[in-house]
Amino acid sequence: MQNRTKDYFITGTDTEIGKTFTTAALLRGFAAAGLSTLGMKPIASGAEEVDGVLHNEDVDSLVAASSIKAPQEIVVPYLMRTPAAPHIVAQLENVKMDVQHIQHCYQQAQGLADVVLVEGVGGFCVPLDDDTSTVDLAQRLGLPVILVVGMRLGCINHALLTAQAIRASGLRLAAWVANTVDTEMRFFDENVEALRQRLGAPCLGVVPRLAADQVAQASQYLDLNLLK
Ligand SMILES: Nc1ncnc2c1ncn2[C@@H]1O[C@H](COP(=O)(O)OP(=O)(O)OP(=O)(O)O)[C@@H](O)[C@H]1O
Ligand SMILES: C[C@H](N)[C@H](N)CCCCCC(=O)O
Ligand SMILES: [Mg+2]
Repeated sequence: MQNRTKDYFITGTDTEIGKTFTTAALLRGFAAAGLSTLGMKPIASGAEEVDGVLHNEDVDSLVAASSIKAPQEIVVPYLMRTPAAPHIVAQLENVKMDVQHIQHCYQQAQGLADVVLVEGVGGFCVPLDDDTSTVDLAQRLGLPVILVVGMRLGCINHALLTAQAIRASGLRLAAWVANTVDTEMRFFDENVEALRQRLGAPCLGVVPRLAADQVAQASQYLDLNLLK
């Protein structure tokens, strides 16, 4: 499908640093701009059965933040039970992940919404099996990448290495988001500034640590007009 300028692959400096949180905020931001939106989490490791249906927290959050409802097999082609590294879980649960299948699911998603955001799993380079990693997935989708930086000590190195890996894979780093992980981080603003100077892509915003009843408002900290 041609001329899709608002689909992105969302990666992060690590696991548990706010990729899902930011993806949900971006989905809400695009919806507020009048676009139909769909979030995908192609590989989810960690699910619990509720009333006979497997649920993963990331998927539930993205579904809640998407304006379009899509079949679960498109939103999350690989949903596994154990919360651990995907290649280990896949072996344990007898799953063979195929990035081409994920690409087909993404192509179907394109037909359903103006904007499709695809959340990765963990950081940018996570093995899927002996031969494949999430870098191959990102390359196959060919999407520009938004990097979520979990703001805590050590994030500068993680962010710069991730930006290097994104560019080395031939993909474009479209933007990044500073998401507050450590509310006590010393020199927070100086760390953000160091990243602004070095990442070579626009910062969509700095998201504070929000209270549980405020999370739906996270999109107000992001300027989607900076996306090109
Ligand atoms: N800015 C924030 N304010 C409040 N809560 C946040 C914020 N950022 C993240 N969280 C919370 O921190 C937890 C981890 O964030 P999230 O699930 O988005 O991480 P992730 O990078 O997607 O992790 P995974 O690698 O498992 O996909 C979640 O409970 C999320 O709601
Ligand atoms: C279970 C967790 N929340 C994520 N779904 C998986 C994170 C995988 C990280 C793999 C690694 O880089 O070591
Ligand atoms: Mg997540």
